Amino acid sequence: TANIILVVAENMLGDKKVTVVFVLGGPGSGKGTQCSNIVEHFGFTHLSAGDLLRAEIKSGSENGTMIENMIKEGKIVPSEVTIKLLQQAMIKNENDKFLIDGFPRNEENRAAFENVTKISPAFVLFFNCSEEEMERRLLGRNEGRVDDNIETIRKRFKVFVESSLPVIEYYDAKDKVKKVLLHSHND
Ligand SMILES: Nc1ncnc2c1ncn2[C@@H]1O[C@H](COP(=O)(O)OP(=O)(O)O)[C@@H](O)[C@H]1O
Ligand SMILES: O=c1ccn([C@@H]2O[C@H](COP(=O)(O)OP(=O)(O)O)[C@@H](O)[C@H]2O)c(=O)[nH]1
Ligand SMILES: [Mg+2]
Repeated sequence: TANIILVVAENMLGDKKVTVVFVLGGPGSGKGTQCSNIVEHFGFTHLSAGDLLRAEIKSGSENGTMIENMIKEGKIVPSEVTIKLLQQAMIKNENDKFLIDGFPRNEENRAAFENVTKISPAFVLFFNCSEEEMERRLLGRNEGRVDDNIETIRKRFKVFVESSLPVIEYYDAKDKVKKVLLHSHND
């Protein structure tokens, strides 16, 4: 008789076993800046969900106009769009360690990512920063972004508190959150 071995593969992407760290925090909290520092020292590949969405707009894809309108309004783009971009980027890259920056942004993003990819994060880095400081940074960012204006910034802060903080609370309840406070009061 044959021995049947059932292998339950976790965190598999195709035939690659991956380590994922989610990097979360409010708009302008310094996610992108610190991801660049982490990449230099720890061999991760940085995937910014926002950058992938902006590249999708530029590429002239059929979803481009919808994505751009949602970003202008500070709204969260449908999960399937963002998850597909993240999945493609991870498959394309030879690395097996990824910092996913700015995703998941709501509970639906989080659950859909886990269901579709079967990947759960090793841990979550949470950049905690005051709205006053984040607003100052976003207004000074100068990257020509359509969403770095005071009207959209206010909407993004509201979406962060109402939709994104619950994701951090979800992982906090699993002891997966490492909280980072990264500014002094006089910077
Ligand atoms: N610790 C910090 N102190 C002061 N300015 C910062 C700090 N970290 C990032 N910044 C600046 O704040 C702006 C937002 O940072 P960024 O990394 O793009 O944030 P996020 O990706 O979370 O939106 C950028 O202009 C960046 O140079
Ligand atoms: O998973 C994501 C990541 C980003 N965005 C959209 O892209 C914008 C910019 O995100 P990014 O992380 O680049 O910027 P941040 O607001 O953190 O500075 C957000 O406000 C959303 O509209 C989204 O819908 N889903
Ligand atoms: Mg960013």
